[in-house]
Amino acid sequence: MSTETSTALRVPKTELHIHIEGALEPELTFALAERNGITLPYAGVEELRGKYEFGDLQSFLDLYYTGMNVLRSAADFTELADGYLARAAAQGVRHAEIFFDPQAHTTRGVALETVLDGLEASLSSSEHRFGISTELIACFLRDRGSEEASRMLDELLEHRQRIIGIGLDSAELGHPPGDFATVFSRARQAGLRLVAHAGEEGPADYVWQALDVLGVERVDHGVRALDDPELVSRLARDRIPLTVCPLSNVRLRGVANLREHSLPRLVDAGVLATINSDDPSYFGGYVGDNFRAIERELGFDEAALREFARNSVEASFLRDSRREQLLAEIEST
Ligand SMILES: Nc1ncnc2[nH]cnc12
Ligand SMILES: [Zn+2]
Repeated sequence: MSTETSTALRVPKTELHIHIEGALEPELTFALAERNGITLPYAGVEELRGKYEFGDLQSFLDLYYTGMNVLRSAADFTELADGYLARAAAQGVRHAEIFFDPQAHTTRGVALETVLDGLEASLSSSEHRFGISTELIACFLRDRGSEEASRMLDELLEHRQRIIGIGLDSAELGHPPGDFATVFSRARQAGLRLVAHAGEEGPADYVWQALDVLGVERVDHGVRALDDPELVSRLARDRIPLTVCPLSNVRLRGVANLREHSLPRLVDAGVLATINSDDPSYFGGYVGDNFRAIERELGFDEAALREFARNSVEASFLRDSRREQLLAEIEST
């Protein structure tokens, strides 16, 4: 193993773009299906894994929403989060701001409280057990529209102290951020932090809307911003972070292969880019694997990997003392 490779795995990481439902590994899918009396249409783990070939975002989402149907009880969510934390810890993660999709559960009869109770049962002791501090960000499913998002926000506000912010995800094309202006404005008034997926498959204009209509503090993905030089200048000037997910972009065919990824051009333009896993079980790797992939395929060296790790601390919603602690750890690793 080269020194660079070990840095990719060892450098202390802050992960800002991870969907907990996307950390559902096929082994756990089968275990939970058995526990919950659900028959899966696959002979076994390998057959399910073999389905993880995607043509675009929607083909992934179809499998992602079907897969999470095995999550029923609070204990299921606890096991899901425990599995993520164990694998993330092995790849150097020290802080994670974790997305979950409340509507993907409530619309199939699993209560928001069950989801939150289950996740919290794991996350509340993650710093002690895994050395990973965590926060939760609830994402609205943009393809289900703003009225349902607004009702979900009402429900989330009953649990205001259990989440740090809100996000926007799911099928992007045809569902511009601007549709969610009122929901995001209400969330801001409640003191929630704001992020949104934009510019993953959708155009640069969706990134502008995320910034200027929703007022987000970070843009999730945002790689299509490169189509618009003025937007790139704005992101760089205002140090608006992008949570880039390299392996995800390749697996969802946003880019033909990693060597053609826009990450080096974004970095050269001065954009605050961070490296993340998105849906690690589905896209062939956790965040350390993403670090390793950009090192190998894009030639980012050890200093650049450390810079990405520092960028994520800067882009996080961490309190100052933990921020300083993580920055010191990055320097001394
Ligand atoms: N990459 C992604 N884009 C949009 N919505 C998602 N939900 C889970 N992963 C997603
Ligand atoms: Zn995502």
